[in-house]
Amino acid sequence: MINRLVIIGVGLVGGSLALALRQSGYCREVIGVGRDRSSLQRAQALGVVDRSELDACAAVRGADMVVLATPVGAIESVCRSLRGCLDEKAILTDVGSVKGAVVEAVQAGLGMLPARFVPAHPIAGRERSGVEAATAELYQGRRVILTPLPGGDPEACESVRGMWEAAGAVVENMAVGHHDEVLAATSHLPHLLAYTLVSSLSRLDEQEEIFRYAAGGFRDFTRIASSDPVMWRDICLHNKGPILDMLKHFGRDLATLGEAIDAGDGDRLLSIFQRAKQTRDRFCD
Ligand SMILES: NC(=O)c1ccc[n+]([C@@H]2O[C@H](COP(=O)([O-])OP(=O)(O)OC[C@H]3O[C@@H](n4cnc5c(N)ncnc54)[C@H](O)[C@@H]3O)[C@@H](O)[C@H]2O)c1
Ligand SMILES: O=C(O)C(=O)C[C@]1(C(=O)O)C=C[C@@H](O)C=C1
Repeated sequence: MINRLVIIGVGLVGGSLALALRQSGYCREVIGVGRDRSSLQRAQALGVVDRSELDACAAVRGADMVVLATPVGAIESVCRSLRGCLDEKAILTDVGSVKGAVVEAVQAGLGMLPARFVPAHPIAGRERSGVEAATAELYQGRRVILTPLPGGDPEACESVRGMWEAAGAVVENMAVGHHDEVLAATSHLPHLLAYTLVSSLSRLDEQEEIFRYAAGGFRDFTRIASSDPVMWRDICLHNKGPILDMLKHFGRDLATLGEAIDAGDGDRLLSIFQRAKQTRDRFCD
């Protein structure tokens, strides 16, 4: 059980966690922290938080769990505003899509890495953002990755695990660097491809006509290009190495595909498409 939960950044991810924990009765009180009064009032009106605060330092006093749920690029400045404010027993965690850079940002912002900081990443979301998009069911049956740090407090880790399980998630542990490589492949690369495809088509002269005839395939492939641009800018800037590696790998395969089409090499095309179909059919329902 959590007595006082503080969510800094009450948007899709933080708001959904708050809703799930309130619904399951896992926490007594949820305090939302944000930059503007009106969106915090909306969060309160929607029943996502019990009360809200603009001052992060005042909000975390007396909290037993503090969740950083802003875009990754805001974490260092948020932590700077938390210097000297967290109770000794408070557990600090986050939901960022990148882990190495978040650990560095927390350390830089707070001036130290608290033993009770447990980095976390729910592998669940959607292309809409803001508190209006939050739902209590978002994490039901979905994975959450914890990347506990060497020397971190195991009890804090268990508490963060318990919190996510209460929200309906299945929790796994991973090393920070490995997390960033895996997610660059399965989450970051697909978002960049979807964004680039739509951006590239939108610059064609015939874009009005092209988009009029875009149907199911285009919709399925590009849903995630409607995701929040600030969040994805921050992910690119904070997971540079693994993302560039994946882009290079993908670029080579895209060039190979072009060569096979140019050469009329049907066998090569068939083998690429068969391997892709078998792989997707095996891993996705
Ligand atoms: N959207 C997804 O699918 C998804 C999934 C998993 C993890 N994440 C991660 O979760 C985090 C939040 O993403 P989201 O989709 O909920 O975004 P969101 O835009 O819905 O919510 C972010 C909230 O943070 C607030 N915020 C921004 N800067 C702030 C600051 N300096 N101080 C206080 N509040 C601030 C915004 O006003 C907003 O309310 C990101 O780090 C993202 O990488 C997103
Ligand atoms: O379903 C979506 O819309 C998502 O993009 C969610 C998604 C992903 O699966 O890539 C996006 C970013 C996250 O950090 C975790 C999950």
